[in-house]
Amino acid sequence: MKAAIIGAGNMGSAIARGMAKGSIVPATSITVSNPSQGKLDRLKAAFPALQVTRDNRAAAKGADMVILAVKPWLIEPVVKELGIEADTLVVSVAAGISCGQLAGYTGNLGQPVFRLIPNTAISEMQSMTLITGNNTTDEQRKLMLDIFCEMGMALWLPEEKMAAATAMTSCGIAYALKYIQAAMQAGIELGIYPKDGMRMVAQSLKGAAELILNNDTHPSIEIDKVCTPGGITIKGINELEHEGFTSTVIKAIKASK
Ligand SMILES: NC(=O)C1=CN([C@@H]2O[C@H](COP(=O)(O)OP(=O)(O)OC[C@H]3O[C@@H](n4cnc5c(N)ncnc54)[C@H](O)[C@@H]3O)[C@@H](O)[C@H]2O)C=CC1
Ligand SMILES: O=C(O)[C@@H]1CCC=N1
Repeated sequence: MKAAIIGAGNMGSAIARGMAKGSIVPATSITVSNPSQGKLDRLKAAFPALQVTRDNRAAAKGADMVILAVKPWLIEPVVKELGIEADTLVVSVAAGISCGQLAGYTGNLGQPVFRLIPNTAISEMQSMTLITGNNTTDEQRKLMLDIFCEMGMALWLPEEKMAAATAMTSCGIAYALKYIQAAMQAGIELGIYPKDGMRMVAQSLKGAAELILNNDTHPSIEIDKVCTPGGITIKGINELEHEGFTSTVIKAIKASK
C-alpha cells in the first residue's frame, strides 16, 4: 500500500506523523508533497523514512491512496493537476467539499472517493476521525477504517451528518484547548505557574475523557460524583451555568457547522 499526502500544513503533517507511527502503511511508502521545503524538512527530520517532494504529480504517481490536505478552494485545481487514475482511492480532508464535488473533479466515472475529517490529535494517534464516501467497496471502507482506527477512533457516517460532527470533533478539539487555556489563566491569577497549570488541566481533561470512553458512562453521572452537596465544585458549576456555559458551547458548535 502506497500513500501520497498532498499538502504538508497543519492537517497533512499531522496525518503524515500519525500514519508514519502506525503499522498499516509503512513510512517508506508514504510520500508527502508541499510547495515549500521547510515543512517537508521538519517532517523528514522527525520521520526520516518518509518520502518528501515539492512535486504533487511525482508524489501521487503509483500511489494507491491520495490524501488531499490542501485548503478547500485548492482541492479542485490540485485534483485536476494530479490526473488521478480511476482505481486510486481519493481521500479529501477538506471541510465542506462533498463526495459529489470530489468525484466530479476527478473526471472519472465511478471513482472511489472518501471524505475524511480527522482532528489535529491524529499526530498523537488520538484523533476522532469521521469518514464517509462514494463508490467505495466494503474492502476499501474496511481499509480506511483500519488505517484511521489505528490513529485514534474512526467512525463511518452518512454524508449529511459530516458537518455537524465536524463541528463537534474537528473544531471541538480547539474548544477543549480553549478550556485548557482559560483554566491556565485562572491558575496564574491564583499563583500556579503556566507550565504546571497546563499539565494539570490537560491531564484532568484526559481523565474526564477516559472516564467516559472506558466506562460508557454519562457526563452528568460523573459530574454528580464530583459535586459534594454544599461543596466547592457545585459553586463553580453553577457559576458556569449563570454565565451561560452550556448555551455558549451549543452556540459555538452550531456556529462552526
Ligand atoms: N487544521 C485542521 O484542524 C483541519 C483541517 N482540515 C482540512 O485540511 C485542509 C488543510 O488545512 P490545514 O492543514 O489546516 O491548512 P494549512 O494551510 O496548514 O496547510 C495547507 C498546506 O497546503 C500547502 N499547499 C498550498 N498549495 C498547494 C498545492 N497546490 N499543492 C500542494 N500543497 C499545497 C500549503 O503550503 C500548506 O502547507 C483544509 O481543507 C481543511 O478544511 C480538516 C480537518 C481539520
Ligand atoms: O476550521 C476549519 O475550517 C478546519 C476544518 C475543521 C477544523 N479546522
